[in-house]
Amino acid sequence: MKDVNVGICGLGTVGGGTFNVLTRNASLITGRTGFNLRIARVATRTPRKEFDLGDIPFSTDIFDVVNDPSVDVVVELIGGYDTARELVLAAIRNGKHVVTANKALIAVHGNEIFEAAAKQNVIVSYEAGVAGGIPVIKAVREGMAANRVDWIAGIINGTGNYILTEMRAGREFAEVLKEAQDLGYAEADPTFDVEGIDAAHKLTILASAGFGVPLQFEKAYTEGISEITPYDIAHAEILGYRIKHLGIARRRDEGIELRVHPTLVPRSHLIAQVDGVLNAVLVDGDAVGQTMYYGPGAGDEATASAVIADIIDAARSVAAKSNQRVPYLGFEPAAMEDLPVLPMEDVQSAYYLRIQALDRPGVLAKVASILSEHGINIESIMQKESELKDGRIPVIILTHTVQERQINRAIEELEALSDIDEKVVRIRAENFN
Ligand SMILES: NC(=O)C1=CN([C@@H]2O[C@H](COP(=O)(O)OP(=O)(O)OC[C@H]3O[C@@H](n4cnc5c(N)ncnc54)[C@H](O)[C@@H]3O)[C@@H](O)[C@H]2O)C=CC1
Ligand SMILES: N[C@@H](CC=O)C(=O)O
Ligand code: NA
Repeated sequence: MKDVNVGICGLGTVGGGTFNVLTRNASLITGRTGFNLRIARVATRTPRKEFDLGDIPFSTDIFDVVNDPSVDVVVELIGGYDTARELVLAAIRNGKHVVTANKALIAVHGNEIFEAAAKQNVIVSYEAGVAGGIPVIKAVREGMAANRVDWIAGIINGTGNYILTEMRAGREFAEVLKEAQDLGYAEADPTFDVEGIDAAHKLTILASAGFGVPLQFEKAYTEGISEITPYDIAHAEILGYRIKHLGIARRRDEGIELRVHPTLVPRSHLIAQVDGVLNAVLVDGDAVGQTMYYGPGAGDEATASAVIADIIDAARSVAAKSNQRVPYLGFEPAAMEDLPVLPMEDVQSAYYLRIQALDRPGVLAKVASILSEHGINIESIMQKESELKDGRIPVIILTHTVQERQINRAIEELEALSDIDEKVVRIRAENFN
């Protein structure tokens, strides 16, 4: 039986999970593929005693893996931008297929990496990088290949969803973040999780694979969950909504929306039920309609599941001595459309507004009049006498869908009123129509 040789770079959370699943399920994988996935070399900065490498060659220099002539598939699981980029480009130069879980690398350096890989005709795959163990890249790139994809929206950061879920149950942000780190869910720098950078990396990749546009991470709008308060979580619930951190990409005639931010979603929608480290991605195609992909977005073996599926695809190519591959971003390069990313002011959304107003007669009428002057219709309004504190009372408003430009102008005017002396809190809302 043929061996396909795999070299693993990085033996942390995902590397460790990959090693364990590859070892534990070796014969099952052989039964599915007809060849033997052999771990030919492992490299990581610090050796880990809990993994019994037996006679597998080990080094602390990851470049030993890409320079090992026996290695067919290089698996990059070190994370980060720079060294990972050098490593992957070196592997490609050496004619090796590459599997990575590194969405930061693909979102930022993917255009360059795919161009280099195309010249060598090697596979570079990244399923584990987007929504962890959920095979969503396979679904969008291959399963939905017949469709024009119109929009994609998803919970695509496990750490953030874990934090929002636990906050809803009354727990503190900082305590839950520490727990997510201990469980191996968070990025090396957890601000990537809580400030939406990680979700923007993943959304950038999803939008490219769905719409056939180049990767444009630098143009994505990114807002995290660090400003979300228990008060807003509770009041969204009263209005029939749940706050989720979403990545949203929408194709419009003028360009694409590419945005990551906390979002009110109807509590009755399936996506509102997605809790903890789970992720879910909604993809709308013109032929199939709305589809949803759901499962663990982070964690050692859950992520390893996607890494190994990619290794198997690359290994099939090695075993068959074939040069056939699915286009990196689902479209042939000549068919990619360089659609502009629309400015946030052009985005269309509904909004949740929390206005801290002085308890004076006529304030509500002034607020309603400013919104109306800007063409903003109110879906619901809530003010509770019991919340009067220090002479101020919160007014909660849910608007109909408008352009972000209209809301920005209205908020400027609201904040200029003498009856309002705090910043207006604004959270976008989606109904997925
Ligand atoms: N943890 C998770 O649930 C998920 C992580 N990812 C991605 O997978 C990648 C790895 O993440 P984790 O396993 O969580 O990180 P980790 O920090 O647990 O593991 C990284 C490993 O690589 C080693 N390493 C880093 N730089 C190195 C270098 N220059 N030379 C030698 N060894 C080096 C580290 O010593 C460590 O053992 C990242 O790109 C991450 O974004 C993707 C999906 C889920
Ligand atoms: N830190 C990421 C890991 C997976 O991509 C997350 O929490 O989703
Ligand atoms: Na995935």
